[in-house]
Amino acid sequence: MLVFPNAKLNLGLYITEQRPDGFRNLESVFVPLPWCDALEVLPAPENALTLSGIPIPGEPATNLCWRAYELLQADFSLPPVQMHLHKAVPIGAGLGGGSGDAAFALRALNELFSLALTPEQLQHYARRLGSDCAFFIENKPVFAYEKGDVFEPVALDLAGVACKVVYPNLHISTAEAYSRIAPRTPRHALRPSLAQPLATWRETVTNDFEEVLTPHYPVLAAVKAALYAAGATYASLSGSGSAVYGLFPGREQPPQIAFPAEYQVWDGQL
Ligand SMILES: C[C@](O)(CO)[C@H](O)COP(=O)(O)OP(=O)(O)OC[C@H]1O[C@@H](n2ccc(N)nc2=O)[C@H](O)[C@@H]1O
Ligand SMILES: Nc1ncnc2c1ncn2[C@@H]1O[C@H](COP(=O)(O)OP(=O)(O)OP(=O)(O)O)[C@@H](O)[C@H]1O
Repeated sequence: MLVFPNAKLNLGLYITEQRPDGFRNLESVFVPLPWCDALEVLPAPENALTLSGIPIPGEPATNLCWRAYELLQADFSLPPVQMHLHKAVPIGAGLGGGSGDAAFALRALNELFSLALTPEQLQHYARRLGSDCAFFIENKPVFAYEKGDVFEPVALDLAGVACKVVYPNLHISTAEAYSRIAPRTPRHALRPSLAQPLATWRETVTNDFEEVLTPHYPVLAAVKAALYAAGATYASLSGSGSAVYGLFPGREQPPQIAFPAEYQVWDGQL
């Protein structure tokens, strides 16, 4: 079975409270971003995980695809599988790339072995693999809260909005980014702000990580400024960075912008 795990963007991200378990409560709207890896899962005589594309730090045994298999294997005595992951979504980018791989692995194994797990049951497994992971089970725009793994539906139609996502070749670890942040009450309520025309978001929809990360990584502000200079109606850091995106409504494709060759850039529509 071949699946294409996509990434996500955060539209607004507010870190609101420290939790007793060491994590933070947040508020954000997650939307799928069709920048994809490729994951093949096949029954095989022996377990194996092979990798290609962008190198992934850590041993293959710690890969989130593999950890997804181990979770289901423990409960359902799955037969051995061979997995191949081709990595295209940048890592340490705030695009949830690893989380998407894990969730798509759970979904693929559920289908391949006819486990008949419901989306709620799959989300339960996904939460054990990472806070972002549960979003990718249903993979549709949602208002996310608590650890970013509890959802409410959101009425938001960005279909056809041109988008440019820029990864400035800078790995920011999620744990490091969270360690720099002090939780606080959002200045603007997120859902009412996103219900207003996109042209108003620049003033009202923000990502708390930008303020704390930009002094350490000025490139984040430079990329955002380049997106606005090229006509973006809205631009923001995604997640805990380092990817910065721009939205260009009313265009088929975003404009070309000259970034250094080592940056990775995704152009398309949401
Ligand atoms: C920044 C976001 O991408 C926004 O969508 C996510 O909150 C990150 O989610 P993620 O990468 O799946 O994060 P996890 O793998 O669960 O956690 C990595 C580390 O980030 C911190 N973390 C993460 C999520 C959260 N709600 N509070 C936290 O404090 C914790 O220190 C944790 O050890
Ligand atoms: N399939 C995978 N793809 C990417 N990273 C993986 C994968 N499996 C395990 N990892 C580990 O997860 C780390 C990346 O997680 P990190 O949270 O820093 O980045 P991210 O997934 O780009 O961002 P975020 O989840 O915050 O949106 C890597 O350093 C790697 O060790």
